[in-house]
Amino acid sequence: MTQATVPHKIIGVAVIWNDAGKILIDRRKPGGKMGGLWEFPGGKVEPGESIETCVAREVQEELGIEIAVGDSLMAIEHDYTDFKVTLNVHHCQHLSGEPQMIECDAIEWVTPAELDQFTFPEANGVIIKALQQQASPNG
Ligand SMILES: Nc1nc2c([nH]c(=O)n2[C@H]2C[C@H](O)[C@@H](COP(=O)(O)OP(=O)(O)OP(=O)(O)O)O2)c(=O)[nH]1
Ligand SMILES: [Mg+2]
Repeated sequence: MTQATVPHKIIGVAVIWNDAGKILIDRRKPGGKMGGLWEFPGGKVEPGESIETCVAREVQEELGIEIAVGDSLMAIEHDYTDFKVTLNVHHCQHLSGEPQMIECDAIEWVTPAELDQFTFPEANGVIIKALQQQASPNG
C-alpha cells in the first residue's frame, strides 16, 4: 500500500488573558470536520513569518483586537485522520479593542476551570490541562 503524504499545518495559537484572569475562546463556524468546535484563536503561519507575528496577525484578522504575545506555553503535534497539526501556543495579553465575530460564530471569556464546559478539537486536551494546572500569569 502506498503511504500518502498528509498535509502538515503549522499553526500559531493565542491564549489571550484579560485583567480578570479569563481566557478568550471562539467557536468555529459550522461546516467541515472541526466546524462548531471551540478553539483558541489562531491560524496558519505564513512562509517566513515568526510564530509571534502570526499569532498577533491572526488575532487581529479574526477578532479585530490588539494583543501582546508573550511566552510560549507549549508546542503540540497532533495527528488527525487526514492531516497533521503543530500547535505553537503562546500566552498573550489583551491590550485593546472589543472582540468581534469576524471569522467565528461565538466568543466567550472564560476561566481555566470553565474550559471543561466547551468542546474543543482533540489536540487541545493537553493545552487545557496545562492551563488548569497553572495560575494565570497575570492574575
Ligand atoms: N486556531 C486554532 N486551531 C486549532 C486549535 N486546535 C486545533 O486542532 N486547531 C486546528 C484546526 C485547524 O485545522 C487549524 C487552524 O488553522 P485555521 O483556522 O487557519 O485553518 P482551517 O483548517 O480552518 O483552514 P483551511 O486549512 O481550511 O484553510 O488547527 C485551536 O485551539 N486553535
Ligand atoms: Mg483560524
